Amino acid sequence: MAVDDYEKLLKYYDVHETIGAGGFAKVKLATHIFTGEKVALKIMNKESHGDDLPRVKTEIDAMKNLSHQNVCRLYHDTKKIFMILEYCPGGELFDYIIEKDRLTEDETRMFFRQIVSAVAYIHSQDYAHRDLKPENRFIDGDQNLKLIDFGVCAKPKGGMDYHLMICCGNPAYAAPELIQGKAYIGSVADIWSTGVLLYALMCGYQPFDDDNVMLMYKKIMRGKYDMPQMIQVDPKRRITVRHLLNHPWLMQGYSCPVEWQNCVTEMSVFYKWSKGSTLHLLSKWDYDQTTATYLLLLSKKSHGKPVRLMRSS
Ligand SMILES: COc1cc(O)cc(Nc2ccc(C(=O)Nc3ccc4c(c3)C[NH2+]CC4)cc2)c1
Repeated sequence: MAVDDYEKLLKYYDVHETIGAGGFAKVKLATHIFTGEKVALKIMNKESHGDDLPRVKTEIDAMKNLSHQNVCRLYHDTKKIFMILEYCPGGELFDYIIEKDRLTEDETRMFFRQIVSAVAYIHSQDYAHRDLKPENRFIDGDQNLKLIDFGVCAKPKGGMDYHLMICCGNPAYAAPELIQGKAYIGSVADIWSTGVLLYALMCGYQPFDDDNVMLMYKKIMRGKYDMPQMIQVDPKRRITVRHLLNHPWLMQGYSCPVEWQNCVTEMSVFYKWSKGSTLHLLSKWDYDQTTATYLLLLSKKSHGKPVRLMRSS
């Protein structure tokens, strides 16, 4: 019963004011009593819980498999009504853009590298987000972007090349193949949305906005604009996130491609271990060189340094 769960939560969290509200839920600021750390408490609306919305389960299952510096962390879930999430005091990226009217090219690039990092990471874990838009990016206390709301994400059983059918997300950011009701590849549709997001970051408005949805669809299908790589109407010719990582525009002013791996992935690639073996070895906490490498990588990440291992210094 929700009341018992709430009572239980109050043993571990002090709950404060509401800091966000959406269709299915509202978000309150809370403090984790034992650590004193601020967190975000997401409370599902009773109605949506009543329907036992699959999106809640989809989201919680996804969040438990995702750990990345640009993906909002799930800390605690009480089986579908409450989620304790990472606190993002910078608020929505959407509000940040509106406040600043539009971003400079350098600031856009700094944010966009983090956006591409999160998308590359979730795709590497076989997840497609399917609702990428500025409202789903929050800024934390260190100007890092955090991707939120995995309620309509997909982890196709057949792998990332598997075609999806369900049409979801905000039409202004939806790929042409999606709004045409065609079977589509989730990760390819995510790239389109990321391209629209880049446009909105740079210009301060959406490329295909129109109060009349049908006119918006016509604009989306027209396909005549000067950045053919991400908002490319033909999904087969659309750039992949792998090619975005070291795209010249993203590399301008930076010495390395976009880092997208998290510490575990970086270690498994470096040591040539499988992800399972890496997780098994780390879970032993032998305080050997493996533990040291992992903890020092975590420390690098927390200080905003590249999550990267090298053979010789
Ligand atoms: C996976 O992470 C998720 C998943 C999800 O379904 C929803 C969220 N939602 C969040 C929404 C907001 C915040 C948040 O921290 N918002 C926040 C915090 C402080 C302040 C504001 C917003 C805005 N005014 C200034 C102070 C965190 C998660 C995450």
